[in-house]
Amino acid sequence: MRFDVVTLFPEMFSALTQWGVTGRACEQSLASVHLWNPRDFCSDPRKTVDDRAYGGGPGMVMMAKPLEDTITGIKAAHQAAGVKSGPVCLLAPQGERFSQKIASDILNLGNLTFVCGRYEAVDQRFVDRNVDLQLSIGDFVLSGGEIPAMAMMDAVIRLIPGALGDGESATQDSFMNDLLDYPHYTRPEIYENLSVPDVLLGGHHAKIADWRRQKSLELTFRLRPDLIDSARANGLLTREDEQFLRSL
Ligand SMILES: Nc1nonc1C(=O)N[C@H]1C[C@@H]1c1ccc(S(N)(=O)=O)cc1
Repeated sequence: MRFDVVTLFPEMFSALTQWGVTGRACEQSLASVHLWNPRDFCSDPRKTVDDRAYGGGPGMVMMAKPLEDTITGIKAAHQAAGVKSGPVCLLAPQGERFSQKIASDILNLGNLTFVCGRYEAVDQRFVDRNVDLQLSIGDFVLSGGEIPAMAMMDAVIRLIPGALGDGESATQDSFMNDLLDYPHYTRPEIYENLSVPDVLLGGHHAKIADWRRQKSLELTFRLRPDLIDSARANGLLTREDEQFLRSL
């Protein structure tokens, strides 16, 4: 999976490429992150990337030309590397809400270019000419698209076979089967007078699997009933699941 990222703050992405699961995935070349700073594509000596908004109003707007010249540079690099250019994605509150399904779709694309806005907004003419889709991590306004981009890249990288190591599979993650994750426990067996559910100590794998499934169903039923409806609609609930849900 190749990510290209347009950002005024490339150093921020060390949080993704230097640490943990995502850092190891990059080190093992399971994923690559190519950072592109629009300032490097400015033709003026002051490397101007923003200017005041026509019509007045607060804040500055990112200019179209440095951003578009950056996209041109990315596509030239793709051609030189024999990479099929994927979509150009702008991070913004008005974008489609990101989800585990979209993470899986992005992985299947093999390449995606993220454009991380800063300031108040991005010149609409850049958006109209270059942006294929807009994605959001939620209905709130951040100072830049970098954190949303890293969140999305993290979710995608976890899905790459081999990224999680020791045979652990991302399919155990919440939302991978449309349900919330079951509760987890580790040593010590007694913590602050609180014990671990007996079934998890018994070593009976089928009973443990049943317990975990029922806990996922119960948590999802109580915290995100909408996910129960979508799991049902997607045919992901068994007869046993439905019987257990009726008992809640
Ligand atoms: N939420 C998000 N999910 O992904 N990106 C998100 C985000 O907040 N990005 C902000 C930098 C960009 C932005 C876009 C639009 C406006 S504006 N002019 O509409 O106020 C303000 C800030």
